[in-house]
Amino acid sequence: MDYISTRGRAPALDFEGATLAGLASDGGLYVPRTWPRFSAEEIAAMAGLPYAQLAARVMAPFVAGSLTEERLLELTTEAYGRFAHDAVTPLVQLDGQQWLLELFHGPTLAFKDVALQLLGLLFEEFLGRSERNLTIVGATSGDTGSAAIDAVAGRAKVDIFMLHPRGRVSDVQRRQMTTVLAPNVHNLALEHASFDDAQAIVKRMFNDQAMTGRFAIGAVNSINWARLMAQVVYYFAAGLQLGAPHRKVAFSVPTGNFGDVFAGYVAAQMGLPIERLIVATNVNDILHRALAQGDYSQGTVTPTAAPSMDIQVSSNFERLLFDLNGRDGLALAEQMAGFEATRAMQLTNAQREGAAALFASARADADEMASTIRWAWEHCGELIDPHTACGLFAARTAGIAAEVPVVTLATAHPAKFPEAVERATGQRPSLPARVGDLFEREEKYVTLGGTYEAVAAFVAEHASPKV
Ligand SMILES: N[C@@H](CCOP(=O)(O)O)C(=O)O
Repeated sequence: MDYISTRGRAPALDFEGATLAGLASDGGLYVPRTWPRFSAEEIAAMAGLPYAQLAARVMAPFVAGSLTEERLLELTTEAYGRFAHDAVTPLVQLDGQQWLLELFHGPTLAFKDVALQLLGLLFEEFLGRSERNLTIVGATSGDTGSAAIDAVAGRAKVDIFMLHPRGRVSDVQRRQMTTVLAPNVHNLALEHASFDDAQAIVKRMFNDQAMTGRFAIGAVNSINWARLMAQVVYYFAAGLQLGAPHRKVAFSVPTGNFGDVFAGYVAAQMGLPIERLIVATNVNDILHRALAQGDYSQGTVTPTAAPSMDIQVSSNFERLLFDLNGRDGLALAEQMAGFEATRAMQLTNAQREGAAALFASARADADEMASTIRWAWEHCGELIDPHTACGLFAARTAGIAAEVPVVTLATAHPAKFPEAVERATGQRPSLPARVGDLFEREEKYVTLGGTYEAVAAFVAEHASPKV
């Protein structure tokens, strides 16, 4: 399988190359040249496979040429062996139609672990084939940071620099990053910055020849294709349990960067019967505006109780636009250049109609989030976090036909956001034992002004050269 850029100018790479490159050299995002597709018989044959085996089966077409399916299975077995639930991503029924897909049983209690535990192993595998060192530069609004750090802390040939907007992640989220004291981990708290500012700094570094000449810059955010690839698997896992390929399922996905829901779109391209993908945002609603009105314009980021989704530029939306544009990379490069210049973009009619065939969207404000957390507790006995609440709010208001099961992706453990959950339900969720001493651990991080120059200077001083 080879990978092409959404902006049409970067060289095509194999899976190994795309995984190590992160962002394409023309500023675009890598996508597979074609979508592999399973027949209904092939999907039916996946029913009942343990998660690690299902993962290897679903991802095998994407890694062809870089990894054998046998080696991939060894890696998925190791990655998912660290999860605290045997099912890895268990499905929980809420009522006659609504389900939760719990994605928070990994080491850092959020869905990011599902992909990043594997990505850490892929980095090790591919770096082991050369003399190269990798300098990972990532941005987080709360969950990616700790999951990426857990995945690469202490690994040879990798340094990680994780940028977070100071004061805009929960205390649990911050401590999950800053209490990892391995020498290859560098946490940078950016002052007066939003996640969007941090993400823009990361993307700029991939195109700064002064940096790329000295360091092999790598990505752990969902701009890295391997992240999304691993997330496709849990759509298959849930769909199969609910009757795929003989029955359609709808998914509601809380998302800020459009990565998690794009993985659902990929599952649909691969043949999983999906009735609808519901994109759920908080009041930082660029995705809802884009899908409902065609208005993809960057608003100001408003801090909310669901900070991981406090995002107003959604990187992976570009991957969907690429497909909706008939995969015309040069036309998309022009459209994206317009967005980067004006911070606003109107979707074409063809893009809107193409998206409407599969996607719906909704936005939850603070009251809607709180009342949904309360509903899940009072009616189903489930404590859910504020991000999951956005998803469940959207799932319950989307008007999906009663016979179609609706699966909300439960993206984070409620104990990552204890105040919001306690305010809504009177119950304070406690941290699982495996992270129970988080508040006794020592923290280490550096505070920087939120400018590109400050971050680049810090990385240049502390990273290992590429060879
Ligand atoms: N929601 C994320 C923001 C980064 O998104 P990613 O999926 O591109 O890594 C977070 O919690 O950090």
